[in-house]
Parts: sequence; structure tokens; C-alpha cells
Amino acid sequence: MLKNIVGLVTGGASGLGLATAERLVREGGKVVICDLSTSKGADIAKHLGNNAVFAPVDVTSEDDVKNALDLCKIKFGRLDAAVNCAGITVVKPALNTKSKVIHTQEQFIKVLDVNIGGTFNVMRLSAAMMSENEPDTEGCRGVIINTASIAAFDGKRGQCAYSASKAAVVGMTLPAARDLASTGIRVCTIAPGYFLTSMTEGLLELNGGQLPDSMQFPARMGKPDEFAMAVQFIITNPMMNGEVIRVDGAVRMQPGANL
Ligand SMILES: NC(=O)C1=CN([C@@H]2O[C@H](COP(=O)(O)OP(=O)(O)OC[C@H]3O[C@@H](n4cnc5c(N)ncnc54)[C@H](O)[C@@H]3O)[C@@H](O)[C@H]2O)C=CC1
Ligand SMILES: C[C@]12CCC(=O)C=C1CC[C@@H]1[C@@H]2C(=O)C[C@@]2(C)[C@H]1CC[C@]2(O)C(=O)C=O
Repeated sequence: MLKNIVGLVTGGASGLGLATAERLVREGGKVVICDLSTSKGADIAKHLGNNAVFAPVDVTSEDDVKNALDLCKIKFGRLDAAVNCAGITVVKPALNTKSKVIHTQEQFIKVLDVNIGGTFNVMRLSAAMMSENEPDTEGCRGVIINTASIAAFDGKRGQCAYSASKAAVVGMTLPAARDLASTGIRVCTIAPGYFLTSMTEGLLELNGGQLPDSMQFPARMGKPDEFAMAVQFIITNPMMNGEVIRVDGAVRMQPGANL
């Protein structure tokens, strides 16, 4: 149960973030769905009812995140769990040796800006708000959950930017947990494998109908709610701190096709 837990979920209008927002509400909590103003976040929050509200947020903007936290305070009074799911990817080799096309620096920086900068922006501002909470019986004031990827460890061809960004999210987990320990705020990261969302739609088709990377067990794409179950576990288990959990059915990404 997540009774009365107030969560803020970035990327909450789609895929893993949406499943997390839905689970929070289903389990008795409340949620601020943060996503781009162009997303379906407003309709989704309406559909989820009074325990959900939408905040238009670009995670790279300090003002947008502050406004979302203000809304959280006004509507629900506090923040217990911030879940960073907003993320983007680009699939492009550093250099395409056949066509001689070079990966642009702009694309590289953009992925880092959203995936690293956005995650850090939400984490630091959420922590500041959580620091105002009364501690629970364990001294805990809140929990921050970031989303990396198994690409942080075994990036494929074409994933320099994405893998670097997710490795950074893994890398900030322990120092952030250490920074926030004295305030009673926990920080964990989930590194998902292949999950069925808009980010991976078309992946099976691209792969000739085959599952990628000889998936072990279960030999299928993850369901978004299986990610949300990991979020719930981290929120409810006070010993989960400073840790990165792979949720991937034991898959290991292979180098992939020459791009
Ligand atoms: N689907 C998968 O197999 C995996 C996904 N991930 C990671 O999980 C996270 C969620 O991905 P999915 O749900 O699959 O993707 P998705 O594309 O379904 O959802 C991502 C959401 O983030 C939002 N977003 C993008 N840029 C944003 C910004 N600047 N500010 C606010 N919101 C923004 C999008 O509007 C979208 O609603 C991402 O960080 C992704 O890298 C990691 C491993 C596997
Ligand atoms: C890069 C991938 C795989 C190759 C392909 O044909 C298309 C792709 C675009 C979506 C990527 C694919 C991938 O390798 C895994 C990721 C990066 C996927 C987006 C999310 C992804 O599933 C992941 O992060 C896995 O950890």
C-alpha cells in the first residue's frame, strides 16, 4: 500500500512514468504528473480523479519544476516521493563510417541535458521541499527514485549519448544518497531493461519480429507496471538507499547491428 503517499512523477504522461502514477493512485496515494505541456498529462490526471493533478513541466527548467512543487504543496500539502522517469534517447553512431555522417554535438548535449540535467534538477528541488517534512519514526523525510537503463552498463552501437546519460544517473545515486542522508532522504535508481512503451514501440518490428538480445526469462518485454512495482518496493522499504536495481529479466544488451 502507498496510502497517503504524495508522489511527483516526471514523464508521468507516458510509459513507465504513467504506470507509476497509476499505481500510486491505485494504492491509495496522490500524484503530481509532470510532463511536457504538449503531453496528454492533463487528460490523464483528470481520468485518475481528485488524487492526481497535472503540472506542465520541462524537467530542464528550474521555474517549471518549482511551479510543480508549489502546486504539489497547495494541492496535497507535502511531497514524499519524487520519481524521475522523463527521458529521451537518440540512436546514432559517433561516426557512420559508410555515409561519413558525424553525430552532432547538439544531439549529444540535448540527451545529456534532459536525462542528467533534468534528473538532477528535479532531485535537488524535490529534496529541498522534502526537507521540510516531519520525519517518520525512522527519521525518513522522503525518497527520490531515478531511472537509468541497462544501457548504462552495456550500451549498444548508436547509444553513446544515451548510455553516457544513464551511466551518469547511476553515478549520481550514491553521492546523492550520501548528500541527503543527514536530512533523512533516500535516493535509489532503477535500471530497466526492455519495457513496452512509446520509447520502444517499433522495436520488435525493427528486429524482424524477434525479441532483442536473447532475453532470458521471462522472454518478453517488461510491462510498465512491473517497473512501478519496483518503485513501490523502494518507497516502502526503508533500507533501500544508494542502490541501483536492474529490472531486466536477466537480459544483457549485445553490441547490435552496425549503424
Ligand atoms: N522503455 C524502456 O524499455 C526503457 C526506458 N528507460 C527509461 O525510462 C524512462 C521512461 O521511458 P519510457 O516510459 O519508456 O518512455 P516514454 O517516451 O513512454 O515516456 C517518457 C516521457 O518523458 C517525457 N519527457 C521527455 N522529455 C521531457 C522533458 N524535457 N521534460 C518533461 N518530460 C519529458 C515525454 O513527454 C514522455 O511522456 C526514460 O528515462 C527512459 O530512458 C530505461 C530503460 C528501458
Ligand atoms: C537502440 C534500440 C535498439 C536497436 C533498435 O533497433 C532500436 C532502438 C531504439 C530504442 C532503444 C533500443 C535499445 O537498444 C534499448 C533502448 C535504449 C531503446 C529505448 C529504451 C531501451 O529499451 C533501453 O534503455 C534499454 O535499456
